[in-house]
Amino acid sequence: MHVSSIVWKIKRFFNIGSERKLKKAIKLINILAQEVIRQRRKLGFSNHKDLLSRFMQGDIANETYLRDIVISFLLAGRDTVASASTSLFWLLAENPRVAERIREEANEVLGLNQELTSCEQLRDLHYLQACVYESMRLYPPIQFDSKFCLEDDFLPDGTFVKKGTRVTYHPYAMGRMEELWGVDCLEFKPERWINKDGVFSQENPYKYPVFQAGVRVCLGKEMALVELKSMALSFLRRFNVELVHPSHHIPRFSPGLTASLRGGLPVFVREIKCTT
Ligand code: HEM
Repeated sequence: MHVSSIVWKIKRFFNIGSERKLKKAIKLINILAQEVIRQRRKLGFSNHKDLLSRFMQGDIANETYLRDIVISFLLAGRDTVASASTSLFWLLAENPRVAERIREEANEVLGLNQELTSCEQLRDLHYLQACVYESMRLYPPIQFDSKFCLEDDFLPDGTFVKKGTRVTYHPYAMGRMEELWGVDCLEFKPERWINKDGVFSQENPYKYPVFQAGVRVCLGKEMALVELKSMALSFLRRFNVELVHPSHHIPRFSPGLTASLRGGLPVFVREIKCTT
């Protein structure tokens, strides 16, 4: 047994150090989740179409189940989308030409100054989709992720993996590999996702494992894409985003369970004056 796995067990047994802190933090998160459920019950959920209300209609009484649903969605769905949108807005502020192209495409597909009215319309915004994918290629919200091998196994390339071995895949590093993405791999180029017919072209998820791949692929992928695209679109059509700090200041991408930009992303938001 590895020494670190003995240490945390001792700490947990005596309720000291990092294990004591962890216990307190879990308690706090549970209180937060229970409060979310309490509020939803108070406001009523039968006519609501949000995720929690839907789960409540299935099993309202099971408190632990509902609490775990809230925590899963908070962890899996909130910080990831926040991280992806921060990176996207940073790249758009750095590349105003790209932001302008998103606006042009929206005017072509939706009509000048026409609002987005359906999810189907989002599917026709190929350049916008390309921007979101390209941004997460360079700045994946989950930069790396580990799995532990249950049984002796072989990777597809023949590499032997012994039972218990930790195997880590690294979307951040993979998104910057020249042999995968070419010599311009470090550049933000949404065009690389657009085929000759002007249509967004999907990559193999094993080349782009930003949402994982295979049976454990992210369950919220489509929801995340809808959130990111609709939010970016409605915002960009009304506002310009400019960085508070000069463009040579590259924000520090700070790793964690979910990546974030150290110190946030201070921006100026200016309303676009309508000329028509
Ligand atoms: C840009 C946003 C997102 C990214 C980059 C992302 C990425 C990922 C990744 C890499 C995994 C695999 C984790 C692992 O196997 O250890 C995952 C799993 C998951 N994600 Fe997402 N995610 C995003 C948004 C969301 C949203 C919005 C939801 C739901 C509201 C969600 C729900 C889930 C769930 C439930 C799993 C577990 C799936 C399973 O283990 O079978 N995710 N996500």
